[in-house]
Amino acid sequence: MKPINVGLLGIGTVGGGTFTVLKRNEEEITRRAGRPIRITTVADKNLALAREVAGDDVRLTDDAFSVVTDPEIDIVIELIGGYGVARELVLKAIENGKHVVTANKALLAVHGNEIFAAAQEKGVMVAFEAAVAGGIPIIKALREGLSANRIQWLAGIINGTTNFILSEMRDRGLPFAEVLKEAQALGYAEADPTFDIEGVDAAHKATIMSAIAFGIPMQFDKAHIEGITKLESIDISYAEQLGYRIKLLGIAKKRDDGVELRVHPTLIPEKRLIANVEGPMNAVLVQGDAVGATLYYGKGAGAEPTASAVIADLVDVTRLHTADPEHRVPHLAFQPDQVQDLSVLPIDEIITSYYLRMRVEDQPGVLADITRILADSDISIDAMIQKEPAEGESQTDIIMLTHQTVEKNANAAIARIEALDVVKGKVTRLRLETL
Ligand SMILES: NC(=O)C1=CN([C@@H]2O[C@H](COP(=O)(O)OP(=O)(O)OC[C@H]3O[C@@H](n4cnc5c(N)ncnc54)[C@H](O)[C@@H]3O)[C@@H](O)[C@H]2O)C=CC1
Ligand SMILES: N[C@@H](CC=O)C(=O)O
Ligand code: NA
Repeated sequence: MKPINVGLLGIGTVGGGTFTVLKRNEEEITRRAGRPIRITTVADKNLALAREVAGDDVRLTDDAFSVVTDPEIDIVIELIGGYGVARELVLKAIENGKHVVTANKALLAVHGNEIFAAAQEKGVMVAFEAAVAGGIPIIKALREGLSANRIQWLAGIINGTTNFILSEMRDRGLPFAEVLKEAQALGYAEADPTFDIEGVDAAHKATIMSAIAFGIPMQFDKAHIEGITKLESIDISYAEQLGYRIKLLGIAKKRDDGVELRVHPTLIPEKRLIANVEGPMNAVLVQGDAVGATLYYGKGAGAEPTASAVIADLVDVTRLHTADPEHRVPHLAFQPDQVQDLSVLPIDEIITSYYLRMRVEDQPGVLADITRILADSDISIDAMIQKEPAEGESQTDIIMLTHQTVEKNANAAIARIEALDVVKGKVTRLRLETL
């Protein structure tokens, strides 16, 4: 059996995991793929690291461009990350007729339309299971397992770093910065961890999932993105008192008038399975019209879980690389000429429920004023807590959960509430999904 030759670009956390797992499980992987999959060349700008991980049996280079133009290489694995050199390398590999496997969600969310068009044109595959929810086979599920369905929405905990931070802060009372450092040491965080904590990484992944779930182009630039840095622990605690957990969710919903694509801290009823996903684990809930709700759970980050997805793609590409391109699964699930121009809706137009926390003077009529404003805006209240003022204080907190409304309607009502003399400062507003 002639081996298929692979060039690995980047042998850091995921590249190292890929090299190790491929070697360890070589025999089983060959039995599945039908022929041996051999990493023959490793390119990393840190040659000492490459030598330490890969040894001397493979060709080592610090020039990744020499790999993507090498006629001996059949598949290029891009595990460098980022939008810059990674884009050039992937496009160059495609131009040279190589299939590409990548874990780079940033690259695909931002430049995916260009990359998949180039791959289509050249008749090569670009596989990206590792780019969303690490080891969970969510791309396979959306693209193949659910292909009978009209997918209505999906919602996921798709960033391990932030879920780890939220869990550790809640369970061990540790400060944000300390837990972030731990996530970095464990290899979960992006090279630039602001991508994790500000929700950008989750938005990259939600963008990719929205494209393959709904048959639309990548529209990362229109995604609404909020991270966890402004989340206050008092809201985590009030949410718990009301029976909810707060998670950073990536949400994509298909509507007749467009698509909601958003990442933000979200209250979820604590009884939902997804509300109990802790630590660096990921979970994606997908609602299809025929199958109903399906939930995918597992490790979304880390060396070997992510390598598991990279190698599954290597096996797929090895099995299919001699097939006629028309007989392969389309990159973005839908046939390329069937992609629809359905736009992402502005955040003002989304429909969701809200958690509102406001500081008020503890005096008669306050609650009536607030509920009147909400009623005027057709916003009904689902639950409420009014705290007793602390000893010697004249102000207290009111927390309300609303039913669904259009965001611009909620914002207008909040502005009127903030204008009341008895309401002090800004109203804290978080979105809530019952899922
Ligand atoms: N770490 C994780 O858990 C996951 C990471 N990913 C993605 O996988 C990719 C790789 O991530 P990690 O392995 O965590 O990163 P990393 O920083 O551990 O590894 C990147 C490697 O690329 C090398 N490199 C950088 N620039 C280079 C260049 N110009 N030429 C050659 N080598 C170069 C670095 O020396 C390093 O060894 C990223 O796109 C990331 O978003 C995806 C899922 C999970
Ligand atoms: N930084 C990411 C890594 C996986 O994609 C995360 O924390 O989930
Ligand atoms: Na995956």
